[in-house]
Amino acid sequence: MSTTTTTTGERSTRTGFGTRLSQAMAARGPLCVGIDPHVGLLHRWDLPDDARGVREFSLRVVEAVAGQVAAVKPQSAFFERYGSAGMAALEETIAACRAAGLLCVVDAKRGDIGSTMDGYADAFLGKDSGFAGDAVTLSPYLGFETLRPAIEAALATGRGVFVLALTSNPEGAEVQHALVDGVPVAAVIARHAAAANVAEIEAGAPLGSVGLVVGATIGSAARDLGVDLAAVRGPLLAPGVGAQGGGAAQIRDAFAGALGAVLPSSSRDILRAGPSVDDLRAAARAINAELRDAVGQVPAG
Ligand SMILES: O=c1ccn([C@@H]2O[C@H](COP(=O)(O)O)[C@@H](O)[C@H]2O)c(=O)[nH]1
Repeated sequence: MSTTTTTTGERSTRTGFGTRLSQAMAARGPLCVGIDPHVGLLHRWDLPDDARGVREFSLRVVEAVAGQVAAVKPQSAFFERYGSAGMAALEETIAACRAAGLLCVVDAKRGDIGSTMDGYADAFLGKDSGFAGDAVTLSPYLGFETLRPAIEAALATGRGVFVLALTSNPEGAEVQHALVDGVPVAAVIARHAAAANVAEIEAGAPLGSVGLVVGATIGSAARDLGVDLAAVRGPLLAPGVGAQGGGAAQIRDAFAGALGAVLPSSSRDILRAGPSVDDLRAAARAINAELRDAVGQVPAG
C-alpha cells in the first residue's frame, strides 16, 4: 500500500488500481475479458434481447472467468441501450465482479468540459456509486486537463482510469496521429498520463493508476509516432485482440519495451464460445495462456 497525495491535497492510503492490477496480472495472467452483449450474441446464447438477457449474459461471463483472468471490461453501450433496466444490469455485473474479487474496467469512454466531468467522476469513480468498477475509460478529446476531476477521484478511491491514446480502429489515426506543435496528439496524451503517475511511482507502486488505451491492432504506430509507452508507467489497455485481428504476435510487436504493463482485451472472440460457462472459461484460459507467453511474467509489484 502506498500513500499518494492528489493535486487537490487529498491523501489516499488505499492500494492503488495500478498496484492491484499488477498483482492480478502476475497471479492470473494479463487477459481482460470484454463483456459485450451484442444482440447477435444474445441470440446465439438463446437469451432475450432485453435487460434480463444482458444481465444473465454478463453474470455468466463473470462466473466463467472469475479467478481465471486479471479483469473484465463491460461495455457500457450494450447496457445503456436498455435504459434504466440495462443500467441496473450493469450495476449488478459490477457488484458480481466485486464479490468475486475480479477487477472490473467499465468501458464508458466519458469525457466533457471539466465542470461536467465532476458528474462523470461521481458516477463512475465515486465511493458509493453502483457504476463504479475498479477503473473507467475516458476520452481526452476535450483536452486532457478536463479529465482532472476523474483522475483525482480515481486516486482518492484507489481506482484507475484508461485514457484513449491510440485506439484500435483505423479511423482513430486522423485525430490521434495529428501533430500539435510538431508532436503527435497521442504522444501528448501519453506525456500527460506519465506526469499523472509520478506520485504513485515515487511512492513505490509498480504501475500508476492512470493508464492509456492503446489498441492491439496499432502495429508500429507508437514507435513511428514517438509515443513512449514505457515512460507512462501506467497500465496499457489493449483492446482489439481476436475479432479485430490483434493477437499475441501483434501485442509483442506493438508494445515492445512495455509488455509488463499491457492488459490485452478480447470480447467477441471469447464470448462466441458461450453460452456454456465451461466453454467460456476454456476459451478465456486458452487466450490468456497465449498472451501470458507473449508478454512474459508480469512483476507482482
Ligand atoms: O480502441 C478501442 C477502445 C475500446 N474498444 C472496445 O473494446 C471492445 C472490443 O471488442 P472485440 O469484440 O474484442 O472487438 C469493444 O467494447 C470496443 O468498444 C475497442 O475495440 N478499441
